[in-house]
Amino acid sequence: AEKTDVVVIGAGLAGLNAALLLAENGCRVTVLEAGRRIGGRVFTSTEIEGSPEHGASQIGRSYARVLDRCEALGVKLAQGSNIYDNYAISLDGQLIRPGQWENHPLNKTVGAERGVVPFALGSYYLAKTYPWNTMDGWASPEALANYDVSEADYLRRVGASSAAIDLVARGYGDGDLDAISALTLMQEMGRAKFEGKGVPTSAKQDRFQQASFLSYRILGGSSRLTDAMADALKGAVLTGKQVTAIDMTETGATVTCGDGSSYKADYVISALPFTALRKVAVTPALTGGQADAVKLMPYSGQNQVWLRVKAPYWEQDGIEGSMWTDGPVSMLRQSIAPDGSRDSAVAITSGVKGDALDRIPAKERGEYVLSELARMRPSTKGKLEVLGVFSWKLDPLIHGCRHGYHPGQMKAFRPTMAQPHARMHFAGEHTRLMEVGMESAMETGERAALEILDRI
Ligand SMILES: Cc1cc2nc3c(=O)[nH]c(=O)nc-3n(C[C@H](O)[C@H](O)[C@H](O)COP(=O)(O)OP(=O)(O)OC[C@H]3O[C@@H](n4cnc5c(N)ncnc54)[C@H](O)[C@@H]3O)c2cc1C
Repeated sequence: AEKTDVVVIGAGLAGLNAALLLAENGCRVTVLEAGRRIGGRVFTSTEIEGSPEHGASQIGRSYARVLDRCEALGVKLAQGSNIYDNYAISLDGQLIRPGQWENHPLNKTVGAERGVVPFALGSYYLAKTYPWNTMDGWASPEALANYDVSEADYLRRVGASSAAIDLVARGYGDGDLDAISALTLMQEMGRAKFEGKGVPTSAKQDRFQQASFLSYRILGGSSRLTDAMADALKGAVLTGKQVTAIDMTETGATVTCGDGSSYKADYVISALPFTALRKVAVTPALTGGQADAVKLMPYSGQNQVWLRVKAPYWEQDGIEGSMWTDGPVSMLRQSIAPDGSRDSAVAITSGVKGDALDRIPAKERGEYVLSELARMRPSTKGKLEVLGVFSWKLDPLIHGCRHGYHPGQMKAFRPTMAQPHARMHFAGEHTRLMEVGMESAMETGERAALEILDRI
């Protein structure tokens, strides 16, 4: 077996950033990636016309690590597409303009809630009641002790009406707010509240508008960044290496791949989502809350149907092109390019509704989604064409789009799940503390690299 100082498992942003930092600090590093493609959840499609982004696309203005790497590697940025335009509402089979919502007969919410569109209600309550004045307050012992309750319980606690809670549940696409820890959502909110500071918001704005501080995108697609990071590692990234076992002793670690090859190192970084790590045999075995986290942490999916807009259906019915729905498709999202063109859209579905779509064979899924969109919004009939489909739950290596916690799991998992275990360290967006999205993956790669540099 080849020997290096550190083997990093997984060539997503977290693994690549860890490997680059270690290499920049004089370590010999090998990165093992199961797929033939670099980047994980950074994935610019090469199959679908227009090269849409299956994963990360929007880069926040405060993503210091991402922006820094882009600059250092010559990866060019451009202004992000606008995905935050107003969303129409399709509820109980009726099509409603966001401006009509407050006084609409289907709006059964009460008091100040009435002015908040259904898909913004969850974040409206979270932003209003976020109990801490720090970004990582959600991770404090006090938070773990008192707030690791279901989102439904939390919303009741802060006075949301049952009609509002029902709408929030429909918005998540899985309908089960009892299964989501409120702290999962507060983790996002902690960051968003501070990132959005200074941007005036009002309850009349939807979630997307409230978060619509300007963003960047990568010219040529997000994969340009992860490809450039891998290139900078000069041959240290090996693809087609699906890790199946990590064996550690007092003096070193051996990492074995499905193709029979093995790699020796002093230390190992797992930059795998827990959905993937749970399939790897680790010796000595993980224990306690850490073992439970790897085995049980839930990941939600996301189903995408990419569409060409053949004619402006929004001009026919005079309603916003994007639409939130309580039907079998979570949302129709139109992205408005910086030049104002609106010729593509994506139907995105998450939660159990996404799982239901996953069960429809890929060839039929797109047409099914088109027929459901036409039922909810007749003006789309004949004006949309399927370009391709993709599902993160069906991705054979990642098995999901993002991690979450059931009530009680944050308390059980957080204290130990990212702690070093023997010679193994943990990175990946699920182990993040302060950041969100791509920046969170970078943050965790940095932490794991620094932990190892401290030990050498
Ligand atoms: C639909 C979607 C939209 C998003 N949009 C945005 C956005 O607009 N802005 C933003 O900032 N963030 C966004 N994100 C979040 C961002 O993409 C992630 O936070 C980040 O890419 C996660 O990186 P990671 O390195 O933690 O994990 P991953 O990217 O999942 O990397 C894990 C890697 O491990 C590999 N692997 C799995 N099993 C094995 C094995 N046994 N052996 C070796 N390798 C293995 C995988 O193939 C993968 O390459 C989005 C994510 C999704 C899914």
